[in-house]
Amino acid sequence: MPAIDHLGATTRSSPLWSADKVTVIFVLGGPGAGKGTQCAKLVADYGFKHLSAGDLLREEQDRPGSEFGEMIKTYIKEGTIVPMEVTVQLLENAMKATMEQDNKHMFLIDGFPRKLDQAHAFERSVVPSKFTLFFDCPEDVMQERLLNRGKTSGRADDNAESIKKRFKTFVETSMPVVNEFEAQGKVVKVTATKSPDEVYNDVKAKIKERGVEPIKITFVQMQE
Ligand SMILES: Nc1ncnc2c1ncn2[C@@H]1O[C@H](COP(=O)(O)OP(=O)(O)OP(=O)(O)O)[C@@H](O)[C@H]1O
Ligand SMILES: O=c1ccn([C@@H]2O[C@H](COP(=O)(O)O)[C@@H](O)[C@H]2O)c(=O)[nH]1
Repeated sequence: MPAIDHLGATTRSSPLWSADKVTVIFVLGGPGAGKGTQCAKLVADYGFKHLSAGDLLREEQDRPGSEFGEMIKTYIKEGTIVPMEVTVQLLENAMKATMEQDNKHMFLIDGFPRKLDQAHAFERSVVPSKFTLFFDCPEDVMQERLLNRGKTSGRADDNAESIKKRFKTFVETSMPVVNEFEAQGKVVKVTATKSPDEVYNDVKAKIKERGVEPIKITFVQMQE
């Protein structure tokens, strides 16, 4: 993915793309709710491009010479939200690259927006979202999943101390985003406690109600 060379995205006063041309579905839910797991399934069936804000931040953090690397590292360890100028620019760059290289215009933006200022800036200056897919999951279930993932993930924030901070940030800073979109009728809520396949069946049924259908693959029989 392209590196950040400027932070101009959020200064725009009108969206770069219209929602007719570019589809964005935000994917939100607490840490460990299963957002990434469900996005992988949706990519396979619906042809979305999956962009995880956390992955883009970790990539930028590890990019040699990044002026934001140390800052991102601290925010992630503390479970707090990186300033929106950086995250929105990373997302915009990744979306542009996807459109140019893959000619894809449908995006699942996972783990974003995590704060109201990000939500407002993205919709004002990049593109308005279609809706938000929200995975609802109790903390005890999420904690168990994250501690389990932490055995192999190598993530600096999959430990009990960081998880506690991430839960606090989610409740205090990210839930207001879900609540604001909910008030606009733009939230599709799915209970995330069942098995991945059961959750996915619910996702498919609920997004169908919003007009999102799987891609159809036509097999053409070759003549001998
Ligand atoms: N429905 C499920 N039931 C049981 N385990 C699950 C389920 N969904 C995901 N998991 C597991 O829980 C862990 C967290 O899932 P995942 O990485 O998809 O969550 P996430 O919401 O993207 O997390 P984060 O916000 O921390 O990136 C993973 O180890 C995953 O395999
Ligand atoms: O918009 C965002 C998204 C993420 N972060 C930071 O990254 C970590 C990890 O995010 P995951 O979605 O769990 O991969 C998150 O705790 C934040 O510190 C962010 O700042 N802004």
